[in-house]
Amino acid sequence: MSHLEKQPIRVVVTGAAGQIAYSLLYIIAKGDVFGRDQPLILHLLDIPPMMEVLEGVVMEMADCALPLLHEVVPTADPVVAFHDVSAAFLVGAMPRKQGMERKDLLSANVKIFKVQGEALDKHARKDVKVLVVGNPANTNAIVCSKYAPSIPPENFTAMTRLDHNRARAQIAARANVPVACVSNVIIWGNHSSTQVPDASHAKVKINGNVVSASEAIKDEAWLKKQFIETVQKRGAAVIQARKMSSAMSAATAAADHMRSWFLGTDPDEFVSMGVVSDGSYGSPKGVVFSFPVTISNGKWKIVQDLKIDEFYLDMLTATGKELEEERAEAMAVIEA
Ligand SMILES: NC(=O)c1ccc[n+]([C@@H]2O[C@H](COP(=O)([O-])OP(=O)(O)OC[C@H]3O[C@@H](n4cnc5c(N)ncnc54)[C@H](O)[C@@H]3O)[C@@H](O)[C@H]2O)c1
Ligand SMILES: O=C(O)CC[C@H](O)C(=O)O
Repeated sequence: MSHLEKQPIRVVVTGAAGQIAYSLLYIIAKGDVFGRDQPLILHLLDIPPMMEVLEGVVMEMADCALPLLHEVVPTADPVVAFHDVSAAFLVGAMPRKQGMERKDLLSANVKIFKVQGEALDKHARKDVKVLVVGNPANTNAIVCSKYAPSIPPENFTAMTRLDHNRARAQIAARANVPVACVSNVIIWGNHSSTQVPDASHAKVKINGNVVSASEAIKDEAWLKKQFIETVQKRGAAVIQARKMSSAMSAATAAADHMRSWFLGTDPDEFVSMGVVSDGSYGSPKGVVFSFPVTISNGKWKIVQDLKIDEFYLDMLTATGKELEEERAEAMAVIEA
């Protein structure tokens, strides 16, 4: 079917005048997320002081002359932004700068997600797929879902795909293979430094054979220490070097997350996604916890029955505990 025959879908990106959106909008608009035959109407939400900057982004999008992009709706009004959307990239939030703690971010950002949850509840399609990128992403996703009771909780997800991609890149470099040869890494838990990057089920394609990461790397100590720490601290390392938080890689991961959700995972592939916990793997029920998931027909499913090496168990408990604490702090901020 050519793109002229499909009906356009409405997609909102919040924080549309910011740095992640500047990379993300182009990736979406050229068809890399929803398919090369899926026309789009892009809704761009930012706050009133950013409307002039946003106008510049709109000009640039027009100047890209992209065939799938039927319309662009820039706005500072959540009612307009969330009207009838099928997909929502919730990027708009303050990023952590050098010297800031995660706590500073939580109190500044969670209120945004209450307002946007309410707007999604009233104005979005009931099957809208929501990806929260703005930090603290897992906890913001819980807040958003709580204030959008008419939309199923499984439609609210948080981004750990960037950590997943970082883990793949580290393993590929160590095994000296292209990154496309590495799959099935797992990020458990929170998108924070307590996350648990786990390569024990990862697959590496070497000289035409698929082997485990342990077999490909032959350095268990590296997999259990440097690998984990590098992935856990990568966001902070990027801030330290760029003096700004990751943007190009974050946009790519957001696109990867939503593409997997809409178009499905490959056979035998799983990806990491922050989703509402059903208690799998001993995680606290009801928090948005990153799990390995497979996706088909637009529905994610937590991969079950993976054997978890004892080495990871305390770390899984700690990241779950952090998510429970963050949820309590977020509710205290909102209800204050
Ligand atoms: N989950 C992840 O892996 C991941 C990775 C990188 C960054 N992030 C987070 O993404 C968020 C955005 O990062 P950035 O670098 O694009 O920041 P940025 O400051 O460049 O852009 C954020 C934009 O959001 C807008 N904004 C603020 N409040 C808003 C609201 N209520 N409604 C709509 N827009 C609003 C701002 O005006 C700004 O234009 C940050 O919270 C950052 O920490 C998450
Ligand atoms: O604020 C941070 O420590 C990380 C910012 C961002 O979420 C990332 O992972 O690059």
